[in-house]
Amino acid sequence: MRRKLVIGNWKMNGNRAANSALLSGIVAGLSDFGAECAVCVPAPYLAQCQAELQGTPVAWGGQDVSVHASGAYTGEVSAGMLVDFAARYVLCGHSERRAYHKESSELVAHKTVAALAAGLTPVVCVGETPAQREAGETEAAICGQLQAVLDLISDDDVARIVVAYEPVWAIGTGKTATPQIAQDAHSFLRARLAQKNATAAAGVQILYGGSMKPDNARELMAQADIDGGLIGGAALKAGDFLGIIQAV
Ligand SMILES: O=C(CO)COP(=O)(O)O
Repeated sequence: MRRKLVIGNWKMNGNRAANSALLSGIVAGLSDFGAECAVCVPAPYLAQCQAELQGTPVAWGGQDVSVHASGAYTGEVSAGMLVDFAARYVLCGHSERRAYHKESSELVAHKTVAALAAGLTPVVCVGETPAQREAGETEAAICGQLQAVLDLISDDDVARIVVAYEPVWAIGTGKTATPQIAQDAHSFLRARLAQKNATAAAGVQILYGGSMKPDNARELMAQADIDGGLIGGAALKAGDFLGIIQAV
């Protein structure tokens, strides 16, 4: 039985005061909803998360990770540094990094390996662009993105990743994938995972991301292969984020 997981991706938002208010609002509103929950924050705020979330049910993580362990890589953050601040998760290959930083699926796969090697749980993000969807290339696109990761990790490590399906056309647009569109993509991704490790694939949490809100979360998360959400805009308000966790 897979537990539901709701992760807030703050993207490049926040400041110390606003973060404190948001984190304490989330912690205060959480009761025993039965879902796992985490926030992925800009690297400078990992220390704040560690200070303010330690001992609460809310985990934290980074939004990106270097493939390198250390050295002359100005601006990069290593997996070891994330671990140093007790991060549990790291996003790998978010569509904004693929688009604005030209991250290839091969690079994302190496980042996933670096995260696993440090003991982090990589959240491998995949999703088709609007043009790919219109061209009927959704499955080819997300299959290629996932396969690059599966080619590089061991069979056993399939059990240690989280996958997030985030159709690019649904991110920050208010256009949510219908539960059926999302379910189809999720079951397709799980089948690909199963080709590498069938037992592990049954346990992998596959999150949906893209304009998830309290009022559409319940229907999405009721789908057989949707195991939670990766939330952008709605993760910046405690009430909305809690509303999504409650929908589980
Ligand atoms: O990109 C996302 C989460 O990683 C989704 O963002 P929105 O929830 O703002 O659409």
